[in-house]
Order: sequence, then C-alpha cells, then structure tokens
Amino acid sequence: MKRQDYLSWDEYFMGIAHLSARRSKDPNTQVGACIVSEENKILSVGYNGMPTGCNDDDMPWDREGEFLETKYPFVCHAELNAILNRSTGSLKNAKIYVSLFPCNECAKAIIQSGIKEVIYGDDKYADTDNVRASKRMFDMAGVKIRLYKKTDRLVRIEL
Ligand SMILES: O=c1[nH]c(=O)n([C@H]2C[C@H](O)[C@@H](COP(=O)(O)O)O2)cc1CO
Ligand SMILES: [Zn+2]
Repeated sequence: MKRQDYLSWDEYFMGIAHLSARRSKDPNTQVGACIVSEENKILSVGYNGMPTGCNDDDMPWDREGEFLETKYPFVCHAELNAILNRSTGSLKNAKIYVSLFPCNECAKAIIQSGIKEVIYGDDKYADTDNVRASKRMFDMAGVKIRLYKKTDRLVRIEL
C-alpha cells in the first residue's frame, strides 16, 4: 500500500514558499513565493530582497525614518522576484503560493503575467489601502484568491 502521510500539493508548494522566505535578509518580514503551472509543475520561486548588484550590507533595512534611509524604495518583493525569475515561457493560468498577501504593485504584476490564482498564508496587512487595492484588482481581473488552510503538520528538515 502507498504511503498515506505524503504532503498534499498545497502543503508542498506553500512549504516551498516558506523555505524560500528563509533566504530573506529582511529583519522584520520574510516573504516567499512559489509559482506553479496548472499541472502543478513548479515554474519559479522568489523571496524579498535587494535588487541584484545592490549589496545587502550596504542597503538600509529600517522601516522608519527618512524614506531613502528605509528599505521600502529598494526591496524587491517576493512575488515580483518569482515572476521575473521565470526565465522562459509564459505564466498564463499559473497559480502563485505566497506566504503574505500581495501588495498592489505585485498584484498588478501578477495580473499582467497571466497568473489566475493566489494562495496566501497570511494577510497581516489586510487593513491597509494597499491590500484593499490588490483585492479590488484581483476581483475585477478574475484572479481567484484563496487563504491557505493550515494543516498543522510540522515538517522538520535537517540541514
Ligand atoms: O506582498 C509583499 N511581498 C513582499 O515581499 N513584501 C516584503 C517587502 C519588505 O521587505 C517586507 C515588508 O516589510 P514590513 O512588514 O517590515 O513593512 O516584505 C511585502 C509584501 C506586502 O506588502
Ligand atoms: Zn509586493
């Protein structure tokens, strides 16, 4: 008989999103994204980080202060990185697993790339206009949004 406790597709892809987030240097919020095709094949992954060539150690990671002294104008979001990391082929009808609900800028990129479903783990910024704008655009564009349902399964990987 086959194993019964194998990971579901949702657990597998959300797990990869969370593992990718562990690469993030952001001291406050680590975000990971995993894009998969309609056939559940992984197309791309990403996490939030500074643009290529912009040294992590020379960039600010603060949340407050002078705008140019914070991370906000510089950091590349996990979803955008995952979209841009896809070297060839289209993302039409793909799904994106993200540990955090996408901001409005990422929502635009998600819609324009042809992604049709967003499965998110956390929505801690739900009360912001940013996220309200995302939801409005997803709704109008016919992009399905779905909260990832936690299974309480713990996966321990020895590294
Ligand atoms: O959808 C997202 N994707 C994403 O990668 N991020 C990144 C940008 C920042 O590095 C960090 C948010 O930082 P903070 O929670 O401290 O404001 O998460 C943030 C959001 C939501 O705004
Ligand atoms: Zn974003």
